[in-house]
Amino acid sequence: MATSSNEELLQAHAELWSLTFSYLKSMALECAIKLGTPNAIHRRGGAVSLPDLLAAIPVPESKKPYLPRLMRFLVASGIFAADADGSAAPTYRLTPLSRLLVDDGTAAAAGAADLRSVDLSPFVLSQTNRYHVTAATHLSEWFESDAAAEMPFRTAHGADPWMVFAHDPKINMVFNAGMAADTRFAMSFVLSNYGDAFDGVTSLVDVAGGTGTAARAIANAFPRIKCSVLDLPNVIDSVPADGVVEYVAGDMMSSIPKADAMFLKYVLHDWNDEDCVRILRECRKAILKPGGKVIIVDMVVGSPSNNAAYEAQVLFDLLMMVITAGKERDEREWTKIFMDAGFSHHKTRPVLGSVALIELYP
Ligand SMILES: C[S@@+](CC[C@H](N)C(=O)[O-])C[C@H]1O[C@@H](n2cnc3c(N)ncnc32)[C@H](O)[C@@H]1O
Ligand SMILES: O=c1cc(-c2ccc(O)cc2)oc2c(O)c(O)ccc12
Repeated sequence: MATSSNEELLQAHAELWSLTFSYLKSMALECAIKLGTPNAIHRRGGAVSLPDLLAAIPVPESKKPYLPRLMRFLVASGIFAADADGSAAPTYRLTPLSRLLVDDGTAAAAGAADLRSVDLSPFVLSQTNRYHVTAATHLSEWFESDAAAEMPFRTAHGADPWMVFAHDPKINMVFNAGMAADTRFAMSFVLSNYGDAFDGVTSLVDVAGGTGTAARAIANAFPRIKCSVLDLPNVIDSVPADGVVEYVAGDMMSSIPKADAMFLKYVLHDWNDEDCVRILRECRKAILKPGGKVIIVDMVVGSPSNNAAYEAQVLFDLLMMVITAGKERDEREWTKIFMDAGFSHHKTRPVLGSVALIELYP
């Protein structure tokens, strides 16, 4: 009994340390990406000795002695693997996780065609940017305050992310590149597994579609579909015409261009229930013909397959609390919103983790 409580105490202490230092995990991952480590290993055939890695990574001589310590942590977290012979000069290898961080030059060209060619390192960098991290450090201050600020991001920066990013072109680029990478990953799954959701659709509006990554993927997969992207003027003004989709500046709260299908990806999770109902009513009004629908790609909080998936799900909801006024919803909460917006029925299918594809019918 005494041994067991000692074991429990030691385990609890180790877990507490791990949690306490968790912010270093994000920063070490960011550092590995910024130093180009996954690409350096990939370019050398997926395995690299320490001397070769030291030669490949752009750090001055004075910092090279520190690299094995960074790598040791990254191996301990499963980001890379290392030969377990305990030698002073290990060989580092990619793992399935770090394979997701490799830019082999095919990601953008592959469009939404191939899940394995998607590089998610821009997504990581979009989430470890200083605005997001600083916002998270304001969480307790935000909880303790009765002020009207809607989220810690605003407590920290005095404005919501879209305003802040609009005034910082460098971070705007980092954030947009990250969201585009995430979109390519999700859309490659949707288009290769659930292409039937677009059967019979000849025109589609990507509502609040950002810089149009999803709409371009749909237009490339289904050239018969005339795709448009609706977003705020400051977003649309920054997107160069591409001849593939049409870009329309506007406000989804007041008017949405008409089409067979409305597509909303990671839009509704930014808004409270009342605003979601308002947006979906506008979508319903914009559906051109009988048989038209709204297609939603968003998180459905549900029964995750394992602990890591559950933690990712609730972390994502925390992110929404820190950065936006939105939330992640379960099937029951979604159903209420759909009914309040006047839709008759819907069909939900899983995409990646807790992300789902929802088809919504008037
Ligand atoms: C989280 S992003 C999602 C972008 C895109 N759907 C995606 O999956 O990457 C939310 C988008 O909503 C846009 N947005 C916010 N308010 C809007 C409004 N009233 N009308 C149209 N777009 C809006 C933002 O500019 C931003 O591009
Ligand atoms: O910083 C974010 C990140 C997301 C996000 C991340 C991963 C996904 O698979 C989907 C979305 O969404 C955001 C968002 O909707 C927002 O309004 C601000 C920031 C972020």
